Amino acid sequence: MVFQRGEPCRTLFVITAGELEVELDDGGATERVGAGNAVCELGLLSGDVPCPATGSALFESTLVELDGRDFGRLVADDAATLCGFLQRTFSQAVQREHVLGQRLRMHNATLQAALDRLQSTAEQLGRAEVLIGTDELTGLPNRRGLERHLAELRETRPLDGLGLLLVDCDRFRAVNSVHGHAAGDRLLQAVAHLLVSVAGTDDFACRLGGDTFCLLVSAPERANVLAHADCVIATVQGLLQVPRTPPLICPLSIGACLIDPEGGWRSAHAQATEALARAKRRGGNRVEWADAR
Ligand SMILES: Nc1nc2c(ncn2[C@@H]2O[C@H](COP(=O)(O)OP(=O)(O)OP(=O)(O)O)[C@@H](O)[C@H]2O)c(=O)[nH]1
Repeated sequence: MVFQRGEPCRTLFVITAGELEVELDDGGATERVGAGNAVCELGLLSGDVPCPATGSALFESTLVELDGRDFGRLVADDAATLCGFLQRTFSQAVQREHVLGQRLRMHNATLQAALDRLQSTAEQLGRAEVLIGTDELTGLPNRRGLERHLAELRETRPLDGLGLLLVDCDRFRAVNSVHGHAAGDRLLQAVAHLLVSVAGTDDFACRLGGDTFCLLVSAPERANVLAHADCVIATVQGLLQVPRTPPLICPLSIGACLIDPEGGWRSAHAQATEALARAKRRGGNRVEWADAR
């Protein structure tokens, strides 16, 4: 070993015979320096700096060591020779920088490609998440989509000033058995469209499963919630006036309530379920209300 990385760089080595292997500090790259060349000149020029490389003689080599004083003498006595040989070593240093620069650019390109891949994977995951939360038949959010919506709502405010309509088709089983499953599917799509048209921009319609839907409406009071429910029932009544086979729509039952922020979603859902069951018991095609317990 002739010199080691990190040691103070106070000597210029001129190789007069043999060869040095210089390990650079850029991740293990090595370079061979043969007779007629010098190493560590930058240390002498730039002062007391740590050596950036480790140098070892590969086989028997002859080196002339010049310290700061010798270097000064050489500058005074033989500036032309010194210049020539510094020129050579500088151009080698520049070449080395060039190679390092190329390698860095390659690393950057690889990193950028990895980042691009990460971004597109994140986008795919985002799209998959939307799909998982969407009901395929109606395009409405499903139960999972509702849970996500509720979680987002809770992040910004308590479930305050919201009404819940639990909407269920009446005797829907008969539509399937008389007119076929495809007709039943179209009817469910029509119910979804109807709920979306009644929903305002802050409201949220979703399909909970089967022939049951839910509409969350921004409504401070019972009257506002009921207005939405009545609008749904009245629209269905209107559509039922148009005779269609298979039917375009079927009567709906609605259980309605205001969401009590303290009870949260679970308690509101239980209230609306109770009201919906009452609407069914009373023959369907109606709205029933449930107050918070
Ligand atoms: N076409 C179709 N039918 C479905 C779908 N999902 C569930 N169903 C059917 O919807 C029906 C729902 O059952 P119920 O709610 O008990 O039937 P209902 O006749 O509406 O009974 P009531 O609510 O008491 O009036 C079942 O027959 C299911 O097979 C679907 O995606 N498409």
